[in-house]
Amino acid sequence: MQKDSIYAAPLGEVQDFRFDDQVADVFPDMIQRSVPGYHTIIQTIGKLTAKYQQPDSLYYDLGCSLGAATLAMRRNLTAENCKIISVDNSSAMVERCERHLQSFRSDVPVDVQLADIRHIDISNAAVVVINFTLQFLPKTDRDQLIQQIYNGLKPGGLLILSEKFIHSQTTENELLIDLHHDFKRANGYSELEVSQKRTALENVMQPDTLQQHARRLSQAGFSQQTVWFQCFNFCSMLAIKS
Ligand SMILES: Nc1ncnc2c1ncn2[C@@H]1O[C@H](C[S@+](CC[C@H]([NH3+])C(=O)[O-])CC(=O)[O-])[C@@H](O)[C@H]1O
Ligand SMILES: O=C(O)C(=O)Cc1ccccc1
Repeated sequence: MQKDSIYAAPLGEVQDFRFDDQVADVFPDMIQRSVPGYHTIIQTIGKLTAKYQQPDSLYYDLGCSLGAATLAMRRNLTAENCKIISVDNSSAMVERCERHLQSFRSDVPVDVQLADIRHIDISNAAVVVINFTLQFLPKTDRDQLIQQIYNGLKPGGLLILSEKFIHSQTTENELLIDLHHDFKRANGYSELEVSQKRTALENVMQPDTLQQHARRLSQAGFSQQTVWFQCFNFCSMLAIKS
């Protein structure tokens, strides 16, 4: 695995974060050292897919990157006539994702699409995963995407939504962010790497509060929802369409 040292040296001007070739090459190392609980979340996406699978259905991985969640879903699907649709708008990610998926054997078909998740058709879905991707959409586009997901789910369908979040109270928010930065330093990132990455993400990733997520899910129509994972300012929620 290639080590992420993108922000190790001082950069004169820190550019906005992009999912380009440089990021795609180090992405497994970057996400594992940056997102608390990432492995647990991926494993649990597999378990939840096994529980909520339905025959003759579609399974979506929105913002699939290298396909970690797609692989977890694919390993756990046993129902008849299932297909996974994995979507990302970064060509660097999609190229590597296709290669990565081909290196494991499976009978479950996967359609990897280079597209914007705001402009795809979502229908006949048993499970939709959006793992750390809604946070990169403009805030004004988030309600509509969650509504499209709700509309595209079958009755009994499951949405798994993982996000970095902000706490609505300043003290708690600062504490959670500090604990996350400690986590990154414990995983070998320097103070400079933490600080330059933070600057790079400032304009491109604007997290919501847990309350905003809960309201958005209810307004879309989800009758049941819970946060099933939280570590510091990272969480994963699930919502069920009745
Ligand atoms: N509008 C968009 N349309 C499609 N893709 C997008 C869009 N905006 C961003 N992306 C894509 O969303 C992904 C977000 S990473 C997901 C990790 C993965 N889910 C994982 O479980 O390993 C999360 C992170 O890096 O924090 C990137 O690959 C972007 O290209
Ligand atoms: O690194 C961070 O500080 C994050 O918030 C997580 C992350 C992980 C990978 C790409 C972008 C953001």
